[in-house]
Amino acid sequence: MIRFDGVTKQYDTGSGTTSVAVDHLSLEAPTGKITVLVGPSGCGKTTTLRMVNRMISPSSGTISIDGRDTASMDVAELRRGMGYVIQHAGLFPHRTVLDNVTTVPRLLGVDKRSARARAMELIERVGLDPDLARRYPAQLSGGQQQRVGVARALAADPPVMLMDEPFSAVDPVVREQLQNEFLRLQSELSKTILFVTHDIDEAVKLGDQVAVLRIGGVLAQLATPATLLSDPVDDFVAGFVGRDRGYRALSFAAAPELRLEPEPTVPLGASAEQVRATGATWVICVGESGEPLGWVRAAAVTESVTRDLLHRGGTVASTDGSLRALLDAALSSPSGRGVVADTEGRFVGTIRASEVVPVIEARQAAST
Ligand SMILES: Nc1ncnc2c1ncn2[C@@H]1O[C@H](COP(=O)(O)OP(=O)(O)OP(=O)(O)O)[C@@H](O)[C@H]1O
Repeated sequence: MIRFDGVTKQYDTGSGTTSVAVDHLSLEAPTGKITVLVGPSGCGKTTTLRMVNRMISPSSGTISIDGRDTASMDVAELRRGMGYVIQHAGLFPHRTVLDNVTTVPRLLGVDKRSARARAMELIERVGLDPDLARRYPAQLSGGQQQRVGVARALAADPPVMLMDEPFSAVDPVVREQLQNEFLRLQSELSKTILFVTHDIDEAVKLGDQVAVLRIGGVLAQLATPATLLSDPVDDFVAGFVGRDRGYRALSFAAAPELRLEPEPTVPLGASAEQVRATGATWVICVGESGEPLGWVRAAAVTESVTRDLLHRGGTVASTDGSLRALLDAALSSPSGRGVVADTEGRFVGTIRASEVVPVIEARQAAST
């Protein structure tokens, strides 16, 4: 556990003046969990993170790791226990991907062969093609560089990871992939992670708990994502968390077992007669493994069901997904019936928004 106790950082701004970047910060980042620090630009997130590995020293207060005051630890020892990932990855430009990842273990005395073997394993684990290991950072995309940055930070297998906007420099699609991979990796590795971002959606998606900071480095709220969305402590947090919070909070409400409506399905290539025989206006088309491919309007099928006739707008909810996914599937479906698949991705039935809403209302009533 990383523990901040009344930590303050004042920067000397010249001619005898100081400014407070972090103000009496007290919080605990539990072992094996992701704690996200989020807040507007200049609220002291980076300063907070860098005080943990002592790149910046606090003006007052203490930061301890598993009960040991970091101020009394040897800096090299402290940093060995911490991976550090920054925006733009900060890779060594003149070293190959493989050499970037092996740098720290080699410094720690791991022999070359073992360090390389482990690096190759990590390169694959973060979702990179092993062939990229021989390339130089400039020969990689931004998203690939970030993955190398994560692999490099993990190479010495540190219990703690400090991550400063690691996914901010890539486009939204790559960013989402990186976030998903990161969550998958963390579910296997259970590191103690302090993660800085200015993006509340990223904070809510990744954090086991989220610390919202306001300008001046004051902690506004420390809570789980669900609580942050449903119960912001004040106008600042409510404003920062943003719109649609009621709807977004449904992401954290697991879908209950609901009675699903069975539906006739047709395979791709089904004839117009087969489609008409279902008697439905909109019919679900499924793939070879029973996975839903999309709705098809029966009247639009003149010969057979082809891919270009499929309506692509509808989302698919999973039986082990969230209430938000269920509601979204219903609202995005051209038939008004949300498509639900089982955990293997096979179509199991449909549900209407009017059946999901009472569940949401019942949950709300139970929690107040
Ligand atoms: N070396 C420094 N000297 C003086 N002031 C500093 C120094 N570093 C940071 N600051 C100030 O401290 C405050 C907090 O900065 P910090 O970089 O921690 O914020 P941040 O929340 O990470 O911001 P951003 O999201 O823009 O990266 C800012 O007002 C910044 O101008």
